[in-house]
Amino acid sequence: MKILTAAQTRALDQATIQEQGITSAQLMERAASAFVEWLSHQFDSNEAGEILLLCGPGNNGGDGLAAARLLHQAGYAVRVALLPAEKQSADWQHNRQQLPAAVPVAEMEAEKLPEIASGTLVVDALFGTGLSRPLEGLAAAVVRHLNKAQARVVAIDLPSGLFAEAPQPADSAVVRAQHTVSFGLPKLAFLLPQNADFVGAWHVEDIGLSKRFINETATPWHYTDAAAVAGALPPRPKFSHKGTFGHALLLAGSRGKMGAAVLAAGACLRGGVGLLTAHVPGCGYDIFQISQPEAMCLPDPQVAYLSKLPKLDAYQAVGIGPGLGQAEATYTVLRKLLKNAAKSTEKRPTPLPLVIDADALNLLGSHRALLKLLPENTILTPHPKEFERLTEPARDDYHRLELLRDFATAHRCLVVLKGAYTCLATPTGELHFNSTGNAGMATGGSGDVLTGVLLALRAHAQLPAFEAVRLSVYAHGRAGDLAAVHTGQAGLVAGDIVRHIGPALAEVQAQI
Ligand SMILES: NC(=O)C1=CN([C@@H]2O[C@H](COP(=O)(O)OP(=O)(O)OC[C@H]3O[C@@H](n4cnc5c(N)ncnc54)[C@H](O)[C@@H]3O)[C@@H](O)[C@H]2O)[C@H](O)CC1
Ligand SMILES: [K+]
Repeated sequence: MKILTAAQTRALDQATIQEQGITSAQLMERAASAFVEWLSHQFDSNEAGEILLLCGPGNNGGDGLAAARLLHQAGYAVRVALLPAEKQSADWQHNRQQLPAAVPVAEMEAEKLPEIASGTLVVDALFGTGLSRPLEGLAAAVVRHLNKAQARVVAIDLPSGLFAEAPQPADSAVVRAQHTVSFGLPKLAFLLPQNADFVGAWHVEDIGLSKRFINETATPWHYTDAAAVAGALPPRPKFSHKGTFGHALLLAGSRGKMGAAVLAAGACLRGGVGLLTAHVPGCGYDIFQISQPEAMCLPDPQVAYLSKLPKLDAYQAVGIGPGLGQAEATYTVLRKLLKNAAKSTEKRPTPLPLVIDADALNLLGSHRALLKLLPENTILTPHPKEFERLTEPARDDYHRLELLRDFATAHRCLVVLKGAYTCLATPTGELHFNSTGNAGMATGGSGDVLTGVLLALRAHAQLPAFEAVRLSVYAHGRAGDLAAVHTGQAGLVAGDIVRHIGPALAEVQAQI
């Protein structure tokens, strides 16, 4: 699913109006109906009590006025508070006229802000995508007044005061909503941790916006939902054998961190790899062989950490990092791996696919000269702290996205920035936000599991690099969601994610 800017969203509205031969008021009616439909599923008229709709002067306020009428007609008790302005939009005026006289309407004033008792259901329709500057004066006072009341707040389209795709000055007045109900496509602002307290849970309602316009509009931002990965994993042919799905090599583990190697290996096996060999330090040999009988194991001559790079000829993908430690000898292994993977051979004309995680990323961060050696389409899977070690501290979440995009394009690699809505940056500068996963996955070993899935799908001959990464990230999150059904979020451990990778991939395969 694409994510568009506020300006593109306005153009999308216009394209929809022209293409479908409807008026802008009719499009607003669709938006308001979709909103009211959502609200009435969430709260019946008893639960809702008297609903307060705060309406601004533009089309967001127009949505609010139309919603007030529809809610009143559906039997809800409503009252409207208007934000005074020099002029109102045409569709606002239309919906103001349509509002039944039985609905109480008041104009807000600085000295007379609406009373908002604790628990009141408030619909925030002050500003949406038309916001041109941070709120000030009366509008800011209303927002701060609302945020102080212990109200249940549902925002229409965007929490008022929040820009759809730009950072907010630190002390701006922005509505803190429990829910945000938007139309057609999600907004970039919804996906960033710094906005979580403003946006609350977000929902996107279909209002029949022009599919043609969306298809034709270019954007760097995408949202990976089930439809985006449907059919991405080819079915396993009847006459396949273990060679069909690739032989992967995992370089992982050090004394005290063998669990990371075991988890990554388990995930790689559940990810459908044909064969897996793990190269582990001497101390991890027994641990690994006993915990992963399906994998082969090469012990390193060093007991506590990795010091040697095995020959790479037999492998279709290599993963390095989980539990690795940062010994000097291990740094040498990483450097050699990058150099050898980049060399083309007769059997392999393109670089050997690599997945770089955890301590291998930290080694890259502390030896940045290595970044120049990254073969094209290498996958890096940093969390924000690891990413900072590769680049620089980000001013905010928006700046971090810029750094991410610049890094992926400069080094021609695929960077998976882990977090809620894990963001995959491609060498061409696209950003793909993942939709699956839950807070239970914020637990030790979860990243090692992702590395294992990535390794399996990168070794798969039929999956291009981008598809393999997008699908891995999606399936890893989905496996966490399936696991949490049984364990709850608090009880979720990384091994539970491993056990649900198979079902998550099967689900993707079943969707066409
Ligand atoms: N497809 C859709 O998404 C649809 C969206 N709809 C709704 O329309 C709004 C966008 O409406 P627009 O009129 O463009 O903007 P706003 O209502 O957000 O506000 C514009 C209004 O406010 C003034 N203004 C801007 N910034 C400030 C400020 N800081 N202080 C004071 N005043 C400000 C500006 O000058 C305008 O007068 C979208 O979010 C949806 O809710 C449609 O209903 C159709 C479908
Ligand atoms: K709003």
